[in-house]
Amino acid sequence: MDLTVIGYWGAYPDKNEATSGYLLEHKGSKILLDCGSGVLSKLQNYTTLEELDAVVITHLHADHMADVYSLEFATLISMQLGRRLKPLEVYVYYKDSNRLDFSYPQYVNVHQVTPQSVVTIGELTLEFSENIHEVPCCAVKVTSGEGKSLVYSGDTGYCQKIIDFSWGVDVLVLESSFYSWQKELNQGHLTAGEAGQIAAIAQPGRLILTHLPHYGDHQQLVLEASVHYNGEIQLAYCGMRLTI
Ligand SMILES: Nc1ccn([C@@H]2O[C@@H]3COP(=O)(O)O[C@H]3[C@H]2O)c(=O)n1
Repeated sequence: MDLTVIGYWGAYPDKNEATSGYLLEHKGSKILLDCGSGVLSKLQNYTTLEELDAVVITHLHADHMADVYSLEFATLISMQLGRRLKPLEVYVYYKDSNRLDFSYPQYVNVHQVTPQSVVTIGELTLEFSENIHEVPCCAVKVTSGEGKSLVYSGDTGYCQKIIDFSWGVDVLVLESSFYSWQKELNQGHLTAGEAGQIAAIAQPGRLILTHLPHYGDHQQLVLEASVHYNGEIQLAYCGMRLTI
């Protein structure tokens, strides 16, 4: 499967950039993991919107889902023009009344996912794990028919579940919202050091740090993670592509 990073900023998009968005492609299937602010514009450098089969929303924070409402309108228009033949499948992790509120539900099939859900899209299998965050939030594991696997963390504080869920995956796309000196700032996010600690136990083939802060030197995040994890560490960037 092929991964393209569409956006990697936490909180809000930097100039001409995007917040969380990751395109996965495998044998004609196209899945977008998160659809934060700025993602829809950047995404069209890599695929037409009509070709998207599904979107997974890890949680209902704007930097992970703001553009999904614009994607709903794009789907409506492309279906009315006959360019798209089927509604968009939207998989979203939420609890209780906290949910997506689409205006044209005939163009978007919304599925609530839980840690028990197993979703198949083409030859890709998706599984979910609950994180520690301010609002209900999941990590997503995608496994190809060939047995290759990726975990995208969404947003999470340090917890055993994300370690167990990520164990031995080929690629771990892990949030790294804070520098280590900010450790006590927010329980629902990781410092780079904590990201390194998770990777040190989970032992992914490759670690990609994402959901990055708007200040400081991002190379410092790599250094802080590498104190704990001695495998390959890369910073996410818009247009980063890798084949898994
Ligand atoms: N103390 C805080 C709290 C939050 N944040 C950022 O704001 C974002 C809100 O949505 P999120 O997806 O939880 O990610 C948060 C941090 O990037 C931050 O940078 N510092």
